[in-house]
Amino acid sequence: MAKPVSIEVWNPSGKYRVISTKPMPGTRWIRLLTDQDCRVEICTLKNTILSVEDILALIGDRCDGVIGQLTEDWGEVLFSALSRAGGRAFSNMAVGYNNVDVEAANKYGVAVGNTPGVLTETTAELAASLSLAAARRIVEADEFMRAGLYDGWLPNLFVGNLLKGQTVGVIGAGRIGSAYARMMVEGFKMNLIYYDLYQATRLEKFVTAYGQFLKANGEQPVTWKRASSMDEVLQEADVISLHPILDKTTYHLINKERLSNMKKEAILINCSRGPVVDEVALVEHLKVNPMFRVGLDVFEDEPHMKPGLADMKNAVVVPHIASASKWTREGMATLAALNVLGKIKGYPVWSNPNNVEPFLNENSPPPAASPSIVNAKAIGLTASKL
Ligand SMILES: NC(=O)c1ccc[n+]([C@@H]2O[C@H](COP(=O)([O-])OP(=O)(O)OC[C@H]3O[C@@H](n4cnc5c(N)ncnc54)[C@H](O)[C@@H]3O)[C@@H](O)[C@H]2O)c1
Ligand SMILES: O=C(O)[C@H](O)CO
Repeated sequence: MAKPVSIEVWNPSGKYRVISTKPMPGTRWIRLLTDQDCRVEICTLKNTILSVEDILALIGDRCDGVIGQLTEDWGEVLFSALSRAGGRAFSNMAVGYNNVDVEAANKYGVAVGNTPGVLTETTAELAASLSLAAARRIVEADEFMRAGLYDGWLPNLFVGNLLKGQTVGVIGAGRIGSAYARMMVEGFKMNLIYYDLYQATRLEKFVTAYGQFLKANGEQPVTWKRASSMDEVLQEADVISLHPILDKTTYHLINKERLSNMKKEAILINCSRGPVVDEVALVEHLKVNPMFRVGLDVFEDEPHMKPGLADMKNAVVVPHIASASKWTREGMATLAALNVLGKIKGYPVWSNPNNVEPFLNENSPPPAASPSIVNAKAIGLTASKL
């Protein structure tokens, strides 16, 4: 078993042993735990992705709770080890938890926390940034400048797509998908088409009201449509952004056939999870459709890209940084720590995981509740009455 060689300890005499598998931004999350009698151990091993063996060594013989990362494989092996060590609390420092086998956690009565809400706008802003970068060929143009190739303005130099009046398509109009849709509709006066299993009523009302505002001011109103199939979005939209969760229903949602249904000059953005897109099919599509552009924050085999992707001029690629604003990352750390603390202290679960603001206010103590536990019902946790 690999031994963790590097641990930072806070409040060594604390009663509850809480492990964070990575250093996380800010210090509030540490303070919130140490103030409540936790000994906090932060793994400072240099390898970016910890193996199951690394984490087993961290858990050891006694551990009350773990804050983990989306790069880790939280399944039967780790949950049984945590349970043997007396722990019943785990939280991902992420909203997505496709790296967690929730059934296995249920089996051992371990609470699984996640961090919704605090990263909604930050992630949507990155999706909007990638949309603009792809539409206006910003990365290609930047490389061109730095290579010293610019020798004067030309009518045909880096001509891209105008967004105003075009259609933005959103697949998965939940928290992040809806925030992104609002940015694109309001910021660039795009019409909206979306596909989700559920109706996005607030989003529809927003676009309707904004359309009325534009009309009252003598401008072309924006419109919305809820598509009855995903293919309708792919055929009609000029920019398509993917925001569903990753599960069996969304694996390779975008495949060779669906790519061929999209407009030849469409833009595809993925800030959800890599396996939502068949990346091999995407590389082929990019090769034969040079006007098709893509903006990717996530990849099928992270941290790797499929062969050929790095060579594609019509792809903008960034390393899974969509939630990487200081406020959001500190907030994610806080929510993850409070999920673990809440379970350790026997607090109830916050009744509305979409309203996490009360936990993020630095000037007042957080509510005595776990902000978001995804398997609360399955393991019989009660909801907060606050
Ligand atoms: N790139 C990043 O750094 C980053 C940051 C935050 C979140 N994410 C990813 O984004 C996902 C969404 O986050 P969220 O907070 O908006 O979650 P959410 O639950 O609010 O939204 C997900 C939406 O997807 C819809 N959906 C589920 N299955 C679908 C299907 N088969 N077809 C169409 N729609 C479907 C759901 O109905 C829901 O509205 C997370 O699960 C995570 O994987 C990535
Ligand atoms: O699911 C998440 O939260 C992201 O991928 C990291 O912010």
